[in-house]
Amino acid sequence: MKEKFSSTILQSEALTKYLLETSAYPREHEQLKELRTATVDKYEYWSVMNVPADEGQFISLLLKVMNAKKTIEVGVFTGYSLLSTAIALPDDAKIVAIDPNREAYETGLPFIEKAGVAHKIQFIESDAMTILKDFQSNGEEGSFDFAFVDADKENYINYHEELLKLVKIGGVIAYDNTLWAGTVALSEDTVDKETLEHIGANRVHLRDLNTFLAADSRIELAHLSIGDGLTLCRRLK
Ligand SMILES: C[S@@+](CC[C@H](N)C(=O)[O-])C[C@H]1O[C@@H](n2cnc3c(N)ncnc32)[C@H](O)[C@@H]1O
Repeated sequence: MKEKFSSTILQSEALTKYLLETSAYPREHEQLKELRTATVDKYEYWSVMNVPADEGQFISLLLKVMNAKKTIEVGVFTGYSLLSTAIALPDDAKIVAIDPNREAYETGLPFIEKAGVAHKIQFIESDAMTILKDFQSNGEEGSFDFAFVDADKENYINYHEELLKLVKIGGVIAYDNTLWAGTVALSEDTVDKETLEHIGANRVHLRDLNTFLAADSRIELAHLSIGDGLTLCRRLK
């Protein structure tokens, strides 16, 4: 029998709903809730690109535990993970947020402003690779506490090389979607044609990334089954 993918990596849609409704939504910041709703209204299906509320809360808690002050975000969209980060960081923090899609960022901007955290954010409308290289030439090496990568999956391994230079030793790089709706575990000959078309090439890119990171001695790694899969890499050297 051909295998199908499910839109949740938890045991069931009901369990995902339970987790969100019991623990995440009751504690979701008002402007995050508004941003999420505005994204659904404008982008409909593509609103799934926002990280889910439970993942936003995990990132927020992690940043506080780390005492992070300077972070970088690759792939902003309407800014759910960005606003989660901006709310979590102290008032004098700095977040560099990179995305070529300014329109999506501007959809989320009113909620970022309403939350009173826009002054922490430097939004750069660009392809991320150019900026990551510029930052190295501008003496920003080893200066970031945390990086969150949620963009073009085919470039994750390339981003890893650049971010290992920008994030300080002991800092964390987080990669989103590393379980790709569970499809990283499916093999091509067992997946039906419709599923294969739907998941596209990213399944392969993410499998390559997962194998690469598992063998990378420059980092300590934790691969979490939260959201669509989140891999945390702590720089060791
Ligand atoms: C999954 S969405 C990000 C969602 C966001 N983290 C959130 O929680 O709302 C992916 C984003 O990556 C951006 N992107 C694609 N290629 C990129 C690149 N080369 N550099 C930077 N961002 C890129 C897209 O424009 C898109 O907005």
